Amino acid sequence: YDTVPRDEDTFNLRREQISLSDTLGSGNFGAVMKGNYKRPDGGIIPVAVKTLKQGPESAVQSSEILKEAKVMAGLKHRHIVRMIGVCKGSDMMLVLELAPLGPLNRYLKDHPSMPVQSILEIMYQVAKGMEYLESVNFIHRDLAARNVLLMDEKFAKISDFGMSKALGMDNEYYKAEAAGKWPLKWYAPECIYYFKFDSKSDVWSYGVTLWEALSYGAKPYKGKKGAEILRMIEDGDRMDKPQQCAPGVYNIMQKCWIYQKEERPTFKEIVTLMYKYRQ
Ligand SMILES: CS(=O)(=O)c1ccc(Nc2nc(N[C@H]3CCCC[C@@H]3N)nc3cc[nH]c(=O)c23)cc1
Repeated sequence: YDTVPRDEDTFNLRREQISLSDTLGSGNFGAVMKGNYKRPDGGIIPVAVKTLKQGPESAVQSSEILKEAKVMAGLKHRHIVRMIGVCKGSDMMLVLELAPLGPLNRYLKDHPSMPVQSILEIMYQVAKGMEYLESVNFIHRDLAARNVLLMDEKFAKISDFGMSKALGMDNEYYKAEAAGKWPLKWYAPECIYYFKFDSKSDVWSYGVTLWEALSYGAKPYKGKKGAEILRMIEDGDRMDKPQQCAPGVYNIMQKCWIYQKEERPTFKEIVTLMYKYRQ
């Protein structure tokens, strides 16, 4: 189990503990940089740092980063990216575990000869990570191949918890007030129509992520607009089986895309279904 020391000031890392190097990617509120973190015990570990884009709304964004940090602080699982801590100051930084090979969709586009078996192992691990989230009543709300990160070709972790929510013990779903900048192609019908999110809507996103993975990073619903996709889903049509995808695995995708969320499998059931296909 990979442990990161939970030194008491997780939410107050000192700026001098962090050195930044090149940019890894850009999120919806800023950049993700590669860097090094100097631990209190003197050890140096490579990290990914989510920084805030400077700007008028950076006050809002720092609360976004703090929200994401509070969610991640409570999550401890092998297949979920670990949070090292937060560095407050002129620019807020969220310091995260580095996944050196980066986002799955980009990696598969660059490595078309990656064995299907390795992809299935990765997607099995993603199902395990999501099973954990389901068990602690968290919803991700942005599960997609771009947010599955690779430690190496056979070790994946789920990242980007900026949109995730902890479901209280009483309410069994999260109700958004209004639609935001949403990844509609990964969203289940009940999210789009009623703004209702629970683990079964994450299951729908898992199906799209599985399709992306077995399509080696291809974009889902290529060239289709939102309205056209909704009509397709309403008519009972779904994306085709990716060429490299075994019929049994396509069957799992189709189960994730059942219109009535009660009929979709839980992640616990998906783990069992995926277990047969991993190497
Ligand atoms: C192969 S590469 O050199 O292009 C490369 C790209 C990204 C990464 N790493 C990460 N990227 C990202 N990218 C975000 C950027 C915004 C779009 C969604 C991505 N998940 N978020 C995180 C978060 C925690 N830890 C990470 O390592 C990390 C590593 C290598």
